[in-house]
Amino acid sequence: MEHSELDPTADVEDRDYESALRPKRLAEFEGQPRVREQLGLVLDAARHRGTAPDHVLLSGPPGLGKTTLAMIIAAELGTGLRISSGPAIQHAGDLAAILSGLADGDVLFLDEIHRLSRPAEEMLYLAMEDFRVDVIVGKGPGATAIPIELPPFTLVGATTRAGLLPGPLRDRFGFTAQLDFYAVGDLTGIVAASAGKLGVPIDADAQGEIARRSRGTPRIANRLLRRVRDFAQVRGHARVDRGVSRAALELYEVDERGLDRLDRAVLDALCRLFDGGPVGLSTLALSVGEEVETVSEVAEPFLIREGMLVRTPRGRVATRAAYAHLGMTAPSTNPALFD
Ligand SMILES: Nc1ncnc2c1ncn2[C@@H]1O[C@H](COP(=O)(O)OP(=O)(O)OP(=O)(O)O)[C@@H](O)[C@H]1O
Repeated sequence: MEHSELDPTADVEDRDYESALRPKRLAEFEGQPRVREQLGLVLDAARHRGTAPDHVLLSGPPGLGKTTLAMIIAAELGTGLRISSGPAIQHAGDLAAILSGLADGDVLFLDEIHRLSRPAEEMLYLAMEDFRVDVIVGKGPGATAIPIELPPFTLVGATTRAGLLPGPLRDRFGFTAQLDFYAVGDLTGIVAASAGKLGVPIDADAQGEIARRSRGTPRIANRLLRRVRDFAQVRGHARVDRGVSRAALELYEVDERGLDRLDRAVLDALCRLFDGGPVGLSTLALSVGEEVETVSEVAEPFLIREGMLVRTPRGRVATRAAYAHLGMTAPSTNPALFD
């Protein structure tokens, strides 16, 4: 699949920039006021008691700041941080090695924790609860479990969907934070802070222009800012104003609501070719020349979130907002259309 500027998952270029752009302390973390306040309390209480805080589960879509928060937790506590992920831990032994290397009070960040293997997951239960792992030595009837004591640590688990976690794992987290998509005002703040770090002179309304097109996602906001910076540099604009940001984003085919070419093609086919639907997913995908999965996993979730498309048992249906966005009049003859 062609890489889109609006893909919320990280690519290599993002990883290079992200460490530079990450807020380092909780006070610099924009948005998510509830999560910030609750987490701040958990950390303050732990600092007061002089103990490691409860294990923390962070859930939410890609690019909303889970890794950033894990790093902030370690920085706020002044402890070490170990980073790994569910898919990187193949065997329980891999996890045992990570756990036994932790120092007192360390934070262990496990990304995509829902993808841990079963044996690793079971080892984690014991580690989270009793700060112990049982390493099995030998095979068959002669096998023995050697207990290894672990120092107290805080596990920060991240998952895109908390619902995917088995109940017993979920229950072992003392604090769960659900990250939501960001409001435009918060994203504007993120763009401003990132522009400052990158040394890009930018006007306030250009920041807002980028924020509005970033699909509620800081990673996308930072990426669009870099594209706008490229544009300004190459075309010789010393300062990014509204006009420069608009021209750059137009070039990258990111429209005013954050839709890209594929999103618009899907809406266009749905509204123009199929009169608003309902139309089956495979027919819709065929008409825009894309794979079924690309349409259903890349374009549709955002269009649904924006209230432009609805999935029904009879197929995909457009909403009046979709027609309005395309600058078309919704047909009065289609009773299936959604408001
Ligand atoms: N609240 C925030 N304030 C400022 N910058 C943020 C915030 N949240 C995320 N960012 C920035 O967005 C980028 C992506 O964040 P991060 O890597 O933490 O996302 P993630 O949720 O861990 O994504 P993934 O699930 O794909 O790993 C980083 O550059 C980070 O600095």
